[in-house]
Amino acid sequence: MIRFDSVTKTYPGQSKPALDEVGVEILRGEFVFLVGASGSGKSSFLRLILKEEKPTRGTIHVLGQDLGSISTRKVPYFRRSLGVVFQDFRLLPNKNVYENVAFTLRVIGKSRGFIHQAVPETLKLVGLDGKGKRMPHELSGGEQQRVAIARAIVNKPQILLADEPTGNLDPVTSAGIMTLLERINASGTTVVMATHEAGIVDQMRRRVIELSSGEVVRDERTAGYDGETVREFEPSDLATVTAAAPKVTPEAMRDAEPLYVEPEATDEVTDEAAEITAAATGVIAVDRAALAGAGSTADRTASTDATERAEGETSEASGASEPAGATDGATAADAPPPRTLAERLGLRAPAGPRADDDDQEVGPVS
Ligand SMILES: Nc1ncnc2c1ncn2[C@@H]1O[C@H](COP(=O)(O)OP(=O)(O)OP(=O)(O)O)[C@@H](O)[C@H]1O
Repeated sequence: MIRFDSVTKTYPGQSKPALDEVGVEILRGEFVFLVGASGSGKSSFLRLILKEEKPTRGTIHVLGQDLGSISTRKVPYFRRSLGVVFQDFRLLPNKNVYENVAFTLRVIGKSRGFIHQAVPETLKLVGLDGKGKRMPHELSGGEQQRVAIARAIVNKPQILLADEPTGNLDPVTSAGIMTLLERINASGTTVVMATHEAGIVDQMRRRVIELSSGEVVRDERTAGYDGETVREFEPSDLATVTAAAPKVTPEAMRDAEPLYVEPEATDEVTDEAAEITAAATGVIAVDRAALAGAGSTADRTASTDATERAEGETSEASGASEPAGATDGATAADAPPPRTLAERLGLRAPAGPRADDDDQEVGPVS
């Protein structure tokens, strides 16, 4: 399902590789934790799977495809098989919960009927039944992450990548998110999650791949195999890794069951989470001009059509009209540069424009 063969990634201007000769195979249906100290290469590993970055050496296969052979234009189609969740949620702050989840589907041209069925079903699955009309700032941190997870899985991806999804959440809320990810995995989705949370990893007892300075120093299959080691290294190979203090206790994990209890009455990070979301997503309005400029010439008409269709349905569904470029109380002068569509959809990190961004937007509606 995911295979790294001797993958090395060295970023421009860096002398040390972020990933160094990494060889890993992740099978369909696995739940894999990617652990390691800050800077050990976890996010780089995930970005390579998404084809947000290219390996300097080595090959990567995802879902049977050699990523090196996927043309830039086909990348958006490839990414439709992947869902991504980030630490900072990255919701669209001026769209309600329903629209945050529906938006990706609209842009890729799913029918209105499909959307009307899939979105409520997915919101129910993540424990947000009845909260479709809430705005992100009206949600707790855990609820916002549930929306982000709903958005990531609504198109039924085969693989879910999660980069520190509990990093901004308190222990109880984190446990709820982990039970949700477990359930998504149990339905057949392969989950790869980067985390610093030793407590979560200890409790879940799933496969653990540990990176240190870009090298795989441990690869253990724990759940169901009770410590069976897939690959073992001499202790001298192991770099010292300082694990984060356990945040999620066995009690918290136990108390998180049954799944999807009404979330986070005790969530203490609501305001902080709202701020983080705003900071992460900026002022995100659907900007037809930006969208029209986002795709390649051939893609442009279809993308824009899809978005305009989406906008029409958005207004209808939410009962509010949303002028293009409108923002919540921000002036044009305040506004940060517009994000690319892929950034707004969580298909790439908001790292600013890159040389080949134009070719990496969501492609034409098929
Ligand atoms: N775009 C980039 N340009 C240059 N160097 C980078 C870039 N992205 C990551 N790096 C470097 O690559 C190494 C691995 O970074 P990466 O973000 O993959 O680590 P990480 O394990 O995810 O860290 P964290 O837990 O702090 O998120 C680090 O030394 C980092 O500074």
